Amino acid sequence: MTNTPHTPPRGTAALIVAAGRGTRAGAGLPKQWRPLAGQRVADWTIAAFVAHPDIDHVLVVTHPEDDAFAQSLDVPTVHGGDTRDASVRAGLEALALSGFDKVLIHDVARAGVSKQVISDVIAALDHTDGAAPALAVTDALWHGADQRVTGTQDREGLYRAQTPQGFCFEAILVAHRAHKGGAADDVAVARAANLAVAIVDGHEDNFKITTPDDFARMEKVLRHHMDIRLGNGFDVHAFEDGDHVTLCGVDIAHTHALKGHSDADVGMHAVTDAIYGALAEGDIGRHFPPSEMEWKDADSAIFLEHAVTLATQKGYRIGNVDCTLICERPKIGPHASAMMTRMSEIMGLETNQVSIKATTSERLGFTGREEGIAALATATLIKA
Ligand SMILES: Nc1ccn([C@@H]2O[C@H](COP(=O)(O)OP(=O)(O)OP(=O)(O)O)[C@@H](O)[C@H]2O)c(=O)n1
Ligand SMILES: C[C@](O)(CO)[C@H](O)COP(=O)(O)O
Repeated sequence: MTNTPHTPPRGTAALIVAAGRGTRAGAGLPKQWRPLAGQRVADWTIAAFVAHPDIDHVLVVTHPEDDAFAQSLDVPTVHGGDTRDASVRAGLEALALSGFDKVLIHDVARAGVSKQVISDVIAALDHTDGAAPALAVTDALWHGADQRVTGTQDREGLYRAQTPQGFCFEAILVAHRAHKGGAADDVAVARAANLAVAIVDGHEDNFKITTPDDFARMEKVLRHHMDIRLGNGFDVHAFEDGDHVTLCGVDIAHTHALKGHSDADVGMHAVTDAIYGALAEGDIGRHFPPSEMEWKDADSAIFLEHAVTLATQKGYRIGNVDCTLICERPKIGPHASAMMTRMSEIMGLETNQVSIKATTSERLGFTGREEGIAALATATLIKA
């Protein structure tokens, strides 16, 4: 299926097959419904696709005996078949009239799938009928029987196949309808229909929970993915002569100005330090020393942008930011909305991820005597 410039893309569906019984995973619930690192295996896998910005729809294929589990999911489900390819076919048929032009087919048991792997498969589909992640085989390979080596196998050109396996929707639907069954995966179905399939980089964390030992290994992967960091920042600037202050990127007329090497935006500095703190990367002074004239009267947005870029480079996104300004005057309430808008613009966030509020110190201390303004901030960073 090709898209002309006049035919806009119709979107990408994720089809997660979860109708297996998990017989190799040992006794107990089917592996996809077992708890792991705080939620069920299936919840982790589904969340990875729901959270992906380029996935427009998620459909899960479940076993008829698992209806109680299926009903607990926040995404639509459809019953699968007796084999993996029958389950994939059932899912594709359920999506057939929905108008998606791409589909990513994924094993529910690969709960460690990353945003990067999903993105790479989707991106490759711009140039090919199909794309799937895989890892080159690095161990020596043998043939064996009765605990004896019966031969050796050249590993050159051999890959370990993973999912999600992505395809142009119509092409893989036609291929599955034509296939006689018994395929190991959807790449085999695609190849039988002469579709071209590109290999993209897989990841060791994207392994399939198959045997009992795999649960502990996957738990480690998922706990690593759950990396959430918290940072705090605190800053103070004294008043000096002047006619306005800059707070959280907004200029406010006032009887005094704030004194500082840069624009003395005490709120923005506290937020910036909270982000550096969450990254264990020191504070503004370390990245922009006050001894350097370059930062004299600088717009503090430069500092905040730097902290956000550093977070992105280290693989984190900002979850939310909360800042409290401590002063008797100026009154912050009338400007809070403009501050949240400006701060969210600089950080590339939605406005509901940024909170700016204020308190007085009941006329106590240096803020109470109106000698300056203090600011306190918290930021959460989430491993992307
Ligand atoms: N009839 C089937 C068989 C498998 N699957 C899914 O296909 C993937 C293949 O992984 P596999 O490890 O083979 O899963 P199971 O079939 O559940 O495991 P086992 O072979 O150990 O029973 C899993 O996500 C599984 O839920 C499916 O949807 N329908
Ligand atoms: C599709 C698959 O995950 C590719 O590696 C795999 O073939 C399915 O699992 P199974 O253990 O072969 O049933």
